Amino acid sequence: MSGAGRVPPGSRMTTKIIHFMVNGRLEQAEFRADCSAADVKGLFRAAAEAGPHHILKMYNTAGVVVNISPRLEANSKESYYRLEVVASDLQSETPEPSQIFHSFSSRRRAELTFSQCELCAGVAKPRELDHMEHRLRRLESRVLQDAGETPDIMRELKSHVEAFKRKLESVEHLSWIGLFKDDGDQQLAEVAPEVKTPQLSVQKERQQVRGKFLNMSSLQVTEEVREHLKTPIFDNWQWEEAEMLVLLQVMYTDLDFLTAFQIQPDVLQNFLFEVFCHYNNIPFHNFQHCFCVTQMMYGLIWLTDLRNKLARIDLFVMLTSALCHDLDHPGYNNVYQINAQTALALRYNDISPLENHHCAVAFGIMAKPECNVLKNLTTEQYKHIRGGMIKCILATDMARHNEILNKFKDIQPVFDFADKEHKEVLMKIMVKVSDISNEARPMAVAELWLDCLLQEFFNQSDTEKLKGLPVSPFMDRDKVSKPSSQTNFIRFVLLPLFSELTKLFPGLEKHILEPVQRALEYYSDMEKARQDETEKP
Ligand SMILES: Nc1nc2c(ncn2[C@@H]2O[C@@H]3COP(=O)(O)O[C@H]3[C@H]2O)c(=O)[nH]1
Ligand SMILES: [Zn+2]
Repeated sequence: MSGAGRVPPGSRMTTKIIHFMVNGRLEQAEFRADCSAADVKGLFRAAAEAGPHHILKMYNTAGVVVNISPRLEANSKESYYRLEVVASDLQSETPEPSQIFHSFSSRRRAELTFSQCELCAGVAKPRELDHMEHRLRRLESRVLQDAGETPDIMRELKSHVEAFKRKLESVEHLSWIGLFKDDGDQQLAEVAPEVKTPQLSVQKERQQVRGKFLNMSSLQVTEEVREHLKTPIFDNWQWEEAEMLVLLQVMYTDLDFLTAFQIQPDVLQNFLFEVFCHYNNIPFHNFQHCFCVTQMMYGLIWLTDLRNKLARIDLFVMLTSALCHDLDHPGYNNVYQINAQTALALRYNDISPLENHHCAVAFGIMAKPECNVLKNLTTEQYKHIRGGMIKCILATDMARHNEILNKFKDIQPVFDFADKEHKEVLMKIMVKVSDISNEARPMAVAELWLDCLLQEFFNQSDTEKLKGLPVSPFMDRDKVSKPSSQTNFIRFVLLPLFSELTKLFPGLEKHILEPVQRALEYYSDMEKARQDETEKP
């Protein structure tokens, strides 16, 4: 199939061919370089033979969502894209009041107008229903002015809307128990993560990881690796999952947590393995990220000599918070959760839905006796760890960044390790620093992380565009570039945070502040080179 806007003969305008698979058919589309987004979408919609109320998603060979836009890259038959109809488009036209009004002349037509709209398809939002009711009321008052009474047909129409409203409300209520899936992408698993059953292939892979992990001994980890593990130059990309689990075990052992809290080695292994299983296979917020954040926290504890400044139980809180801080992250941030009114946002009343969820999953894992690393603690110790972890994990919500940083700035000049409040703020800051510390790593390690992050951002903004939700500019593939993303993040987030921590621990300067300053130079140069390139005549 081809033909969206053929190129006129003799035109110098270039065209490109897009190959894509839809409903098991290999299709092809040809676009002029100056075609509009509507041309592109219209053509794919036609190819998918979907009605006008459907939205489409395009995937590349790596299974990553790509933007359906005129910028779509040309490809070959062998490297075709995959086009899927993913959901009903709630932004598509609802009938105008005039449409409804004209339909009054025939009851049949009135029913038809309604039965074709999204309301009847059962996919409308309460918002849209409210809008329709409002328009109906306006219309009624106009008719009343003209005719002096409400015509029968209008009364019927109103009761029709009422009936829809009742139906919708009763169905929406089911979302609380997870039976009603409002958004195609949101999983029932978000309401009850514990009942999530992975695919057989995933289960098999995980068991292989477990087997390898249990067959390796912490003792096999060389002194050289152990020393590296205490620094930000550690390269996570060299290690496979089972090895990372062993390295996590080394961190717990080398900080003496097993003896201090009477943790049996097999319970620690079960716990670490369950944590691994509860990270999702998504571009950024995955088990590798969990490992990196925990390893950075471990490194910071050594580099700042916190072993001699804080109680062991607080070190345990910090390391375990880092380990658990993004458990079951779905790859869509809080803003998305709230705007899309997901099950998580409903459950946590829009208050840090993700962080609340990560923490709840962590304690869900520890509630299993075979994974309960806290089982030999006193009630007092358990309460201390639970309270501390809740505070540290909730502190990773970036919406609270300034609040927490400002608190730290206030106390930093008079910091006292014996002050409970000071200590708690420091613990939150340490988890936050570890969470966003990729740029403190060697450039080659950090740059790969940025690619992963942008992939997750773009995936979210593509979904938001498809669903008609607000799109954060810093996630928009049409607005963001690698250098622009990093220069802003380093200037406005990393440097202010890292320099504050470095004031308390000057020894950290060369480990986290200097690499981030070098990264800023690197990305500033890249940004400038790009600007020069675009300004060239
Ligand atoms: N631009 C940019 N953002 C980052 C980087 N590291 C972390 N972040 C952001 O900081 C956020 C920390 O909390 P989240 O994990 O929710 O999501 C993370 C990203 O949005 C980075 O290197 N660059
Ligand atoms: Zn994180």
